[in-house]
Amino acid sequence: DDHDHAHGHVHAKREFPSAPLTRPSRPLQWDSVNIIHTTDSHGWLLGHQKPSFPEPNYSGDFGDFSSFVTHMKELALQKDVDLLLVDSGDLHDGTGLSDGYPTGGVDAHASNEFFKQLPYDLLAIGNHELYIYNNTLDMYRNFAPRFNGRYLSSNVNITIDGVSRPVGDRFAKFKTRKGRQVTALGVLFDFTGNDFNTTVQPVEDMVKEHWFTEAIKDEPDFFLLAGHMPVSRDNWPLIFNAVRAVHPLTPILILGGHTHIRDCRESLQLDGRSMSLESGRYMETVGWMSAELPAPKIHRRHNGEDHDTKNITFTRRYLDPNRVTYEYHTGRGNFSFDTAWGQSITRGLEKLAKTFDLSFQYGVAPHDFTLSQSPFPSNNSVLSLMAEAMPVALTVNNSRASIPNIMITNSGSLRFDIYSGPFTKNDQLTASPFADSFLYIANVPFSAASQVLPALNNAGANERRDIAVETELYARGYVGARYREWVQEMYQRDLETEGASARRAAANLTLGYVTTDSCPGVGDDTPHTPLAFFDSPDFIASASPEVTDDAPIDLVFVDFIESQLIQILNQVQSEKVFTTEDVGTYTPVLATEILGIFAQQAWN
Ligand SMILES: O=c1ccn([C@@H]2O[C@H](COP(=O)(O)O)[C@@H](O)[C@H]2O)c(=O)[nH]1
Repeated sequence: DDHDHAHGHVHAKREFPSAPLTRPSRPLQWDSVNIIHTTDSHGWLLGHQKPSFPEPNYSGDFGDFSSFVTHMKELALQKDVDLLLVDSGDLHDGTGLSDGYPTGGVDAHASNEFFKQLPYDLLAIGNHELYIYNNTLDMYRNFAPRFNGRYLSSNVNITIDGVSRPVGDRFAKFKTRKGRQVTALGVLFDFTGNDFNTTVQPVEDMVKEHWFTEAIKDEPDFFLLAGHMPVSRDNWPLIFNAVRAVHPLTPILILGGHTHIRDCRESLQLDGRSMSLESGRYMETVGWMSAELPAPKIHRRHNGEDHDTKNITFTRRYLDPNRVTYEYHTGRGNFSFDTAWGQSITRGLEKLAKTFDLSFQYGVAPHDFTLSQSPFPSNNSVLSLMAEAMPVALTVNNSRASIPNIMITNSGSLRFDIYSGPFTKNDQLTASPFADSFLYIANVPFSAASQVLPALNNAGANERRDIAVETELYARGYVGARYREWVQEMYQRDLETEGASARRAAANLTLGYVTTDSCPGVGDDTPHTPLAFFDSPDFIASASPEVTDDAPIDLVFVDFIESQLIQILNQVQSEKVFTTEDVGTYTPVLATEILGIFAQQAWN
């Protein structure tokens, strides 16, 4: 159907992505309550724009997503069912749209204006909203008010003028279009890496709060628990159990996030009346949940029907956000898909990219550099590239340049692959989005400095981590290992499944996510072949200088790892107890600038 029923006029046809895309495998299952879910979008609102797979799978932009949501809302009306739009947080740190703002600006302020243009029914705060006080303040002042009580920060406060208050609201109670009464929360995992004057209350304490007890006291038709907290291996059971203690049968729908994976658990406590879903990262996934919930209680009571106790039928699907997916599920064609609203969002995002000069070119990347599809160290590894780029970029106009050094950063500071071809400001910010500073400790004997990286990696390496270190790192937000584990598993499973590669070849599948989760049936909307996977260390360093063991050198490191680094330095030597007093600023060059400076020198 290429006639635009929604707006009565035909829009210009949008170009398809440069590579042909596989269509979804089957229509979505619609039930009485349906949810479209986004999480960990991190500023990826212009879609993934590179032509190499898997990037085209995720090429839909936020304007396309807006048109998709509009058409899905129309379908929900036609089907006379509920459809909610939910986000689980982390809107900051990830692309030029969020992080390419001019000096004096606030991270993600401009990109969040586009988020505000979508009809979200519920949103939860993420840890990336809390690394910098001004970002949190912006969410409080400029973001939360747009959502009229539906931007939730159940356990997160900001202190303004000495008064601590929720960034959004603690909970929300609302009615769906079909009259279902909803009680909603928006919870953050036990994050400890937040800035001064923001607070995160442990989930364990939150469920003991008076407001919490009051909020869940009356029985709604269902609980909608959004949160920036993984659906596996985290604290959802604490909230679930607190609700279940009061309401043994009320349906509970959980929408989580944070680990960047596609994940689903059909029922946290095997009670058949709950389900949890997590929908990936970077607008690489749009999640779909459907639940066959009974009619609103108020209608049932009116009809004299009994309390419903049966297991609930749930489904889930992980959609690749692109126009082929969106058009398939909305029954639209390339001429009838775009809404005027969606197109204006696309135009606005393109204008913002221009204003931020995101296509400014630093050089031409000679080939692809990946985070996990190539071994570390290797020519094709982003981490190896960073190890090579740090000594170049951090010593520009630096009076300490001639002093031998070792430069260390955390691998998690690198967030995305670099593709061959023009390397732009946007590419720089997608690969390295954190505006972190580089610090140094002078006169560290080489014999001690050279032990820091291996010691950090021992402390961080999966197999050797002790529980206390693992817990501390997790609380500070380190979840890269969980994502890597997930991608590794899908690759390994494929290698170990007999005939898998022949079947893939026969089906001509493109690269992408191949999810296995704890819910029945296949979750991925579009079948793919998994990406190759190579593991990497948690921390990386520049090449060691060729000096004697007792030579004093500069130990340079990114500020994000300061406390761990000092702790480790004091473990590997006993000559001196180092403290923050020994730390100075090494250079004004920020982590976000390193790859651009390197590219200007090496790739021009
Ligand atoms: O200044 C910073 C802030 C964060 N990081 C890295 O980000 C992750 C947390 O990101 P999620 O999206 O919440 O997983 C943290 O583990 C660090 O690896 C950083 O490097 N610098």
